[in-house]
Amino acid sequence: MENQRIAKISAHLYPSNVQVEDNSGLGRANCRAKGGAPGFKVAILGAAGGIGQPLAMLMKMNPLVSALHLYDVVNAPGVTADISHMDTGAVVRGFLGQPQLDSALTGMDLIIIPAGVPRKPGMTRDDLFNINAGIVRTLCEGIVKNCPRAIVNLISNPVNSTVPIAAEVFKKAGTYDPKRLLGVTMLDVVRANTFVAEVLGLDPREVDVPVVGGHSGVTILPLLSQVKPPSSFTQQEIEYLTNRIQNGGTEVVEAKAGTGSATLSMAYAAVKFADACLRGLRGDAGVVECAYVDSEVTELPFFATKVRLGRNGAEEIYQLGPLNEYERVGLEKAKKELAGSIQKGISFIRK
Ligand SMILES: NC(=O)c1ccc[n+]([C@@H]2O[C@H](COP(=O)([O-])OP(=O)(O)OC[C@H]3O[C@@H](n4cnc5c(N)ncnc54)[C@H](O)[C@@H]3O)[C@@H](O)[C@H]2O)c1
Ligand SMILES: O=C(O)C[C@H](O)C(=O)O
Repeated sequence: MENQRIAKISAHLYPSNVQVEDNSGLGRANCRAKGGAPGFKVAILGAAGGIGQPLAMLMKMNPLVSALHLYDVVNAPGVTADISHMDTGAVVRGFLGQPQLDSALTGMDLIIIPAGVPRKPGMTRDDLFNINAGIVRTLCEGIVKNCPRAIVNLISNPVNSTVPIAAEVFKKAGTYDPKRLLGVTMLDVVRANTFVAEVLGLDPREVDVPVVGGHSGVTILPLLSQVKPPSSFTQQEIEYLTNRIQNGGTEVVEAKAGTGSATLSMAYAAVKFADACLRGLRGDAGVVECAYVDSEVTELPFFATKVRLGRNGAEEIYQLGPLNEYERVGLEKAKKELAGSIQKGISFIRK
């Protein structure tokens, strides 16, 4: 019944099917555009959401993208119609609801997933597990079926657990390639660059702060001893910065007072990361960003560090480098919390 309703709505609203006719009788089907321009095919799952919409807009502006598929369980036709009018190269198509998931995913090179519920004040990211775990599982089952070789950028929280969930779905299906599954921790790096630049009186574009561990509270571990350009900080600055970077998400959740979490800065960070993945896929040398990946850097099966992005995804995972005492203590705390979150994700699929 629900599927019939969605099919009926999408038959009317799905922009690729909309025949924008006027008296001339010229419909879109008769236009000379054939599509197929060079570039990568990218799908956004959760494209009508707070992150999804600005992310879709920014990806439509990315010259590396030739096809942009926008999938959501609500409002995909409207967002697609709107974004498709931008005079940039990517051809945009919209997909609404589960019956159209397969078509949304077929032939894609990169899948970006911001689908799922966001936090409200007083919640932890782990409080989102019960709803978002099932959403991520369903979407990953679609990836297994339709584009098992695609690079996956996973944004849905709690990232520390949703990445292990995705890995388990892929393992179960026999399609798991650890290099192609990347948890997006770029917003932590973006925040760290911004806050550190503010303290040092620099332009944030000149600052590079490695942020390792995971994406929640104490698992977000900025390595201020490795900041570029090389900088020294007082203990007071270190504590202020570490605390602000670890709680950046909560700062936004509280400021938004119940209407959601970071969306605009997240869309910016997601595009920065997706662009790096696409440059890697293109074969550019030296593309390095932080991401939460299958890793042997610590004893944990997943960990965020700098990775080199190439034609196959995260082709090289960098070690942590020298840590100072403050960071070593932070690392132990991060690992303790991460271990539980990873196990929770794995058990969700294996149970
Ligand atoms: N990794 C990060 O750094 C980071 C940063 C910010 C937010 N997030 C997370 O991203 C997620 C999305 O945040 P938001 O603010 O965009 O939320 P939102 O509620 O505004 O949007 C989520 C979208 O997902 C869609 N959706 C729900 N179930 C779906 C399904 N089964 N298939 C496809 N789409 C589905 C909804 O319809 C909605 O449009 C949240 O889990 C949030 O915690 C992560
Ligand atoms: O804090 C949140 O819930 C959203 C996101 O993970 C963030 O860091 O902004």
